Amino acid sequence: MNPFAPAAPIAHSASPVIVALDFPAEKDLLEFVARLEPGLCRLKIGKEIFTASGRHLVDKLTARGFDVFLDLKYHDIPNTVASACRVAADLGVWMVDMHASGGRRMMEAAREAVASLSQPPLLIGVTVLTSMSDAELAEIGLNDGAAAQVERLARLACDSGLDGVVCSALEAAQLKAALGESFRLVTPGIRLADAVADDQRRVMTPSAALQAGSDYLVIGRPITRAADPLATLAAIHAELGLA
Ligand SMILES: O=c1ccn([C@@H]2O[C@H](COP(=O)(O)O)[C@@H](O)[C@H]2O)c(=O)[nH]1
Repeated sequence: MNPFAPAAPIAHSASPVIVALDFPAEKDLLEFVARLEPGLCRLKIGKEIFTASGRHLVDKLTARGFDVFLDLKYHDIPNTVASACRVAADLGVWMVDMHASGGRRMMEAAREAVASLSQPPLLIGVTVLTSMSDAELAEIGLNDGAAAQVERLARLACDSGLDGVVCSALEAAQLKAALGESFRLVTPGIRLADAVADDQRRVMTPSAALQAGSDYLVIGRPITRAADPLATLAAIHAELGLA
């Protein structure tokens, strides 16, 4: 169990924003997080900073009361992914993900691994990375286009007992219609109007994404690299009618 976990249940942020903390160094990340409050947003820890800092960083963020999305996109044999999800649950993370292309048995094993917990993390399947275009999918032998591949994997994730998927907001309306309101849609590839897309290919603005059915908006560089990150977050909340 996480010895730093708050004794009282944490108050979940009313904001759908999950800030992606893609920093190379823990010191810079913690300086950034010091300006945030758990009521303002949730936080995402990805491969870069987790490789550098590991579980103690997660402990520090959960101890401050933040909901943490551990975005390590597990993709391995069922036993390995199930065991990793169980360890993530013991860390006290709010959400953890795995590639849905790992298949039904892998996702079912992950669900089973956390089934006995009173407060299991949300288990989320990554469908098609938001950085990928239809042309890039064709290069790896997936010729149906992103929308069809996302729906195929989202249906499988849902059938396998997962709580939701990572997809682009471009597919959100289609997935809500196919899989229902309660199946959570976590959407990176969020960009403010007229902003650069960087390496993302399937993008939407915050308000369009929410309107399309996204439950959570994962936003990294547009906030973390802004001249005034807090003002940018406030502007996003204003665009969403949350200010
Ligand atoms: O399909 C995916 C899955 C995960 N991500 C992650 O989200 C953030 C997005 O950061 P930006 O700076 O806003 O582009 C990043 O941590 C990715 O690893 C994704 O973009 N797409």
